[in-house]
Amino acid sequence: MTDKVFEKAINKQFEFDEEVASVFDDMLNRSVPFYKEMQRLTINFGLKFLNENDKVYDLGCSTASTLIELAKHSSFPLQLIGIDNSEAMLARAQKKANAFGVAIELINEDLHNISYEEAKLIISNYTLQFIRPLQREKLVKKIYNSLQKDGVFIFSEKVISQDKILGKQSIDEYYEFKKTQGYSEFEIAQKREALENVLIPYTEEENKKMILEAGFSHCETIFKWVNFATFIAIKK
Ligand SMILES: C[S@@+](CC[C@H](N)C(=O)[O-])C[C@H]1O[C@@H](n2cnc3c(N)ncnc32)[C@H](O)[C@@H]1O
Ligand SMILES: O=C(O)C(=O)C[C@]1(C(=O)O)C=C[C@@H](O)C=C1
Repeated sequence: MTDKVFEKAINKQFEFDEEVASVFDDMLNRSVPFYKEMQRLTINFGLKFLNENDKVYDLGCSTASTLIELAKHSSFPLQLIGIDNSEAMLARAQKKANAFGVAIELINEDLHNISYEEAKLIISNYTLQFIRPLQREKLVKKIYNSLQKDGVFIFSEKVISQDKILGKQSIDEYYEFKKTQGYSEFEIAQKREALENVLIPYTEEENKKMILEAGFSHCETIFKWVNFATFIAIKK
């Protein structure tokens, strides 16, 4: 379904509710530049580290499209676990997983409340940005602790620039991208307002600092388009 959520006047903060979930795959494809390429890289790099029956978590899995694609591209079975606290998202995730015949354990819970079991790969694309900063650092520490030795954390985030002028230019460039995807200036302005204080982006450097402070030995940007970046962090 086409995303028309912000065509009408909205006076509330952005939420992953039924309305957003119903158009979410379209929203993501049209709102995150190179979303499919970022997903392809997440899966391909993830697979390089994985062996048969390894445990993989997707934190903020939404409609489970990444875990489904991962299963489709893996030549061996994996233990796939998707976590999200939006019931509307998980209902769609379950339907899609059934349709593709992919076994995924879907857990409706806040990411902070999970007792994570030891995993080889943890994915979290465009989700940490929705976690309050102090909680975010704690969650990343928890992610680090739950990874096995040589485990990998792949995550993507909307990022801001350290430079004020470049930051403004980057946001302008991103809104130009949104226009090419068919969003009107009104929709763009409404969503920007709804995301204010809900989506809190860090700079690329702040993300890497948070990761290294959690204990990871290495963190690298593997993909970046203006204000959207994908990182790989390795636990040694
Ligand atoms: C932008 S979406 C993630 C997109 C998804 N990773 C993908 O690539 O298709 C963010 C997701 O995180 C979930 N989320 C946000 N905060 C959460 C929290 N504290 N606990 C669990 N899920 C959360 C939302 O419900 C939403 O589905
Ligand atoms: O549309 C925007 O402004 C965005 O920041 C895109 C973004 C994201 O980066 O997570 C924001 C909310 C939706 O979950 C989908 C995409």
